[in-house]
Amino acid sequence: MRLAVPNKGRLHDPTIDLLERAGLHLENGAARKLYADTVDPEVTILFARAADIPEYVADGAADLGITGYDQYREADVATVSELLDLEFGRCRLVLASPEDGDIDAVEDLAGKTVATEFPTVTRQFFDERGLEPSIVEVTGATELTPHVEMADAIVDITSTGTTLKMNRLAVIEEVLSSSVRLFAREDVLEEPKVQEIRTALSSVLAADGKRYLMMNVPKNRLEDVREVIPGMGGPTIMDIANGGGESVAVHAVVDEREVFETITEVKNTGASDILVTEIERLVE
Ligand SMILES: Nc1ncnc2c1ncn2[C@@H]1O[C@H](COP(=O)(O)OP(=O)(O)OP(=O)(O)O)[C@@H](O)[C@H]1O
Ligand SMILES: O=P(O)(O)OC[C@H]1O[C@H](OP(=O)(O)OP(=O)(O)O)[C@H](O)[C@@H]1O
Ligand SMILES: [Mg+2]
Repeated sequence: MRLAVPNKGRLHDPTIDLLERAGLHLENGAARKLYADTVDPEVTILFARAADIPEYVADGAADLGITGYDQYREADVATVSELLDLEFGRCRLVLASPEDGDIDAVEDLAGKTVATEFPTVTRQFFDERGLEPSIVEVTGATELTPHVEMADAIVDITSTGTTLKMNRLAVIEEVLSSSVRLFAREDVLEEPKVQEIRTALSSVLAADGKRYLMMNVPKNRLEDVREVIPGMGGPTIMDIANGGGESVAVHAVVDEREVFETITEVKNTGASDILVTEIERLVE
């Protein structure tokens, strides 16, 4: 199995970090190398440009890919499907025009020019509105084009909005909303290894924001403790060796935001020796 991941840019580091946390450690990789082995002899990592990854997967150069949903939509590859939302690299593709200009609505772009790195998505967007502005394809610094009379508006990525603001551009409408996802070619979807990779990545996401709580609880207070522990499928209760039979150990997965309150509550119900730990992965 070959998994294509971004070779540079803002998606590279978080992607590698996620693979590591999922236990798919990279081996024999070096800077500027095109591929790396992993601890799993059946899985090789291929480094490619974020924009090329859907095409690599469609062509069979790779079987799986990790890249932005925006790139997937732009590549328009019918044989590749989405397996999992990896919940980072969140951004929006927006239609924007100069703040002080006379283009304020999608309809104002009839007969005008739109510059973008995403011509396919842009054309689809205007098709749905029954409009056919000319589309100028650029490969970066799209925000500049309305100020040098290259275009009347742009379709570009935004997240914090800083770049648009700096260039005195205002959003007219959202074209699509994106995040980084795991993709695979349809003919490998049923392969056990593909499902294994999906499960490993999803277990990291499931553990995010969760904490593991451990405590000792007198047996006669168990019901009270059980009532104040929120979350996932209730606590695990275990006998303590040499515990004299008076107390039991209670383990539970709790949302990070609920830890503070939960500790106060279980303490009030008689729990002691409370431990809170991080969770690396949570396979459901
Ligand atoms: N400002 C942003 N905030 C969040 N995600 C973003 C942002 N800009 C881009 N992305 C996401 O990252 C993807 C790749 O963008 P990035 O800028 O890292 O690579 P690139 O510009 O294509 O790389 P290259 O250096 O190879 O040209 C985008 O397709 C999008 O999904
Ligand atoms: O809303 P903001 O937070 O300002 O982000 C938007 C900017 O981020 C991306 O550029 P990037 O930083 O990736 O630079 P690039 O043009 O070199 O790809 C995108 O092309 C925008 O220009
Ligand atoms: Mg970029």
